[in-house]
Amino acid sequence: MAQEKLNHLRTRIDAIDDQILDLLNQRAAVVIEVGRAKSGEQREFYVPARELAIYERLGARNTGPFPTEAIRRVFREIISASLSLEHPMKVAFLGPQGTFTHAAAMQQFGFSAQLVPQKSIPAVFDEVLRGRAPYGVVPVENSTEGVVSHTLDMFMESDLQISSEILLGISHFLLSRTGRMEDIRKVVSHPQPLAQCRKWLEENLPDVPLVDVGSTALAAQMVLEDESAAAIASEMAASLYGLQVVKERIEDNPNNFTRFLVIGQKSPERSDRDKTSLMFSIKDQPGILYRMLEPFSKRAINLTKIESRPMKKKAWEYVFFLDIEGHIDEKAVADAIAELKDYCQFLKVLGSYPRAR
Ligand SMILES: O=C(O)C(=O)C[C@]1(C(=O)O)C=C[C@@H](O)C=C1
Repeated sequence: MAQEKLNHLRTRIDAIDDQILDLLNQRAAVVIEVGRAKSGEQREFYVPARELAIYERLGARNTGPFPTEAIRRVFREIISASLSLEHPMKVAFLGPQGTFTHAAAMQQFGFSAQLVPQKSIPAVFDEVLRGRAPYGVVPVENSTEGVVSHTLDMFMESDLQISSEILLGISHFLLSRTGRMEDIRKVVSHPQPLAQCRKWLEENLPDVPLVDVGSTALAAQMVLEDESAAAIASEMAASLYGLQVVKERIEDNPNNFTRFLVIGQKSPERSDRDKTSLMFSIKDQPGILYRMLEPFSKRAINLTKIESRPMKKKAWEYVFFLDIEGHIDEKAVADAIAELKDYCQFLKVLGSYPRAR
């Protein structure tokens, strides 16, 4: 009897799956039309604001029991596959495979995109600049460790624009070949994850030396050849490299996020929730720091980040990185930036793009 009931329910599931498949193909046919319309007008195929709007609309519409958190993942793959029908999507990212940047690129572009690992942040910029990949993904700041200075420095040299941002919750895993704590004689990782797990390492592996390497994925690769070493890396690295998990989620602060930027040739069109990133250097005068923020405060434009970096070429001169709410195509934003420009030696708009939610 139970088997009969099960068979009946499975028949119903098959019928529903058939409908889902038909609908996926109907959707794909419409997306192909969208792609044709876009290529006639030289428009960007990748539209991050539209993707976010789809996830939000469906998330709000869902009444269950299908879990709302899963909607984004399912539609991420539907959109990823759809986008590949419009245009093959190639994305350069800071590799090797299994880095957090890889996970961020995956979260944003899905399995149908061709993700190509690069050796360094400048190499990601170079791939995009030369048009070998239309987009690149680089880390820009971490909620506990601060900015990734290599990425900010690259914007000083490059004219590429920001297309979107990705927020990724970061969890660190201790990985090794044996999966046994007692085998560990050294811990290898990138300096940032080592710093983010400092307390856990002091309490659990107090006498074990820590070794800095270029990336968490590189650490995972090294550990493959040394049974006495453990790597701090992503969960994705464990499965990619076939390592055992010694301990999961060892970060000191469970609210650890990294922000990544998608870079491309141009920024997307205006949406209803954009931000704009700028960089500039100012002429040194009394009260200048106060005055440079005035164009924004008097127009009630919200500042979401301000960061300064020394100019490479001149000692004691600084370049500022500013994130504000709004799109460069909005009059108030454009006017505020034009006013700020008067105080600046140089000013560059790095892009307007949808805010990650
Ligand atoms: O609406 C578009 O512009 C599309 O290209 C379609 C679509 C989708 O599958 O819904 C695909 C890729 C874009 O990044 C956004 C949305």
